[in-house]
Amino acid sequence: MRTLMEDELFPSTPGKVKFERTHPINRQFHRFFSTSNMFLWALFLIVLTASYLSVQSFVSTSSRFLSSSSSTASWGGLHWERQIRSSATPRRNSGLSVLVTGAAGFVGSHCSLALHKRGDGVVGLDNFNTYYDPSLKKARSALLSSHSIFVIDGDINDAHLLSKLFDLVPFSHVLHLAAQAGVRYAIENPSSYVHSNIAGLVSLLEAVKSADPQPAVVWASSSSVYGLNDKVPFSESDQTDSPASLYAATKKAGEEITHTYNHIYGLSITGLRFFTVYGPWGRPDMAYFSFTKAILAGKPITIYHGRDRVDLARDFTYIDDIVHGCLASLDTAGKSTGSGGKKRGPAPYRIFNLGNTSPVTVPTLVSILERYLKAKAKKNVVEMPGNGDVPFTHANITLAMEELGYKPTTNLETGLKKFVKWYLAYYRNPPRQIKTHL
Ligand SMILES: O=C(O)[C@H]1O[C@H](OP(=O)(O)OP(=O)(O)OC[C@H]2O[C@@H](n3ccc(=O)[nH]c3=O)[C@H](O)[C@@H]2O)[C@H](O)[C@@H](O)[C@H]1O
Repeated sequence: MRTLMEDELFPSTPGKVKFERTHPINRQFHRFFSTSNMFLWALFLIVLTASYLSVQSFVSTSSRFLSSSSSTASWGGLHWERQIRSSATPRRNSGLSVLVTGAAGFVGSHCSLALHKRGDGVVGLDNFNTYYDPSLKKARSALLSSHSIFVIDGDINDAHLLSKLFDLVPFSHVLHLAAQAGVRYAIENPSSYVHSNIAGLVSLLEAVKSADPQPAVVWASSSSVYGLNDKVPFSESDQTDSPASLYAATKKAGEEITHTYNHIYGLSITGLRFFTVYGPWGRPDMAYFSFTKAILAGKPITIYHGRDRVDLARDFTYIDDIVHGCLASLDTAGKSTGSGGKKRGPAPYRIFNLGNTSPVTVPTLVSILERYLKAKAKKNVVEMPGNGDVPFTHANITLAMEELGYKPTTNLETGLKKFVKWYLAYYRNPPRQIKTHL
């Protein structure tokens, strides 16, 4: 593809370039252009052009690349490239080299650290958007940095950045967790879901498909694809044609989009349907987190109930179990088969539920929090608004158990205890002092 710089040097339609006709007054000037003078001028122009181009090339590699989606993201330069290569290099034999998108996010930061700790190479990518407090994302990222994991401030919609990354590093895997999360926020900001979960996903898959070698892709789908299904527990073979929110619809679309890249380009694809993941360093927009904040501040919380005052329930899944499921997915992914953007053979296409298989009602969640926080919640119980929520989720995890060895071990009581401990430590101490582990 031609760059803007090339367009300036070489007009795209040379036939239309107008040359000025020679005016009589210029004859003297023409005589001046004798053959030998022409040679000297040509030499001078060549030297001038060469120095101009070399300055341009230095500027483009050593400073910042501006992209349409992320004009503030700075990347590039030899030091930057060295940091990326070093961070991507495994420290164990046959270790993986993984690009983790959404690395400053909740699941992304946990997975990055777990991969690094077992000796895999990890490079993180995150756009640090303001959907929720970016200082929490910065704190997670700082934690990764303290373990020498390099996190790039950039967007998955930035095709130049992605192509540069895959040129620099022969990643074996991409763990794609960058997304616009949250079920109910889609009412407020629908385009952010299209931007990240559709356009961003396609941008990433385009880069992966063209990479050589093609990495295997493991990515975050969602339990929300089961939508309004009432057959429980939810199995991967169930239909997923009734999404209740735009979030769910974009995740469902992601499953179809990844399937086409598997089919056309031979990408190894694993989609993971996460069930309401919670735990330390979690997402402030989620109920367990925002309830904790409100209860401690003595502010009221709103608890939704379903039709006929039935309690809502979720198959809450603890972060460590999800991390095990993600790493097992990477380990068993199987290779992408394509190269140079061409499929060379069939590649795996897998989808797994990663849940806990024991749904808990929202009022029970609140009572566990009250116990650990030693404070009573001010409850405002209202009917679930029709804004994308579903009444319950419940995972059948047989497939993940068989193929990934996935086996969740943390119940909600234990998991919330760990979350509250982290929450109190994190918000009562300046984040910088927390240097332990996720
Ligand atoms: O599994 C997923 O794929 C999704 O999980 C999560 O969605 P949800 O299961 O909806 O979690 P979350 O918001 O914590 O609400 C939990 C419960 O509290 C109820 N709830 C919520 C807010 C409130 O004010 N009151 C309330 O009763 C609410 O009605 C619900 O019953 C992720 O956010 C989402 O990004 C996606 O990953």
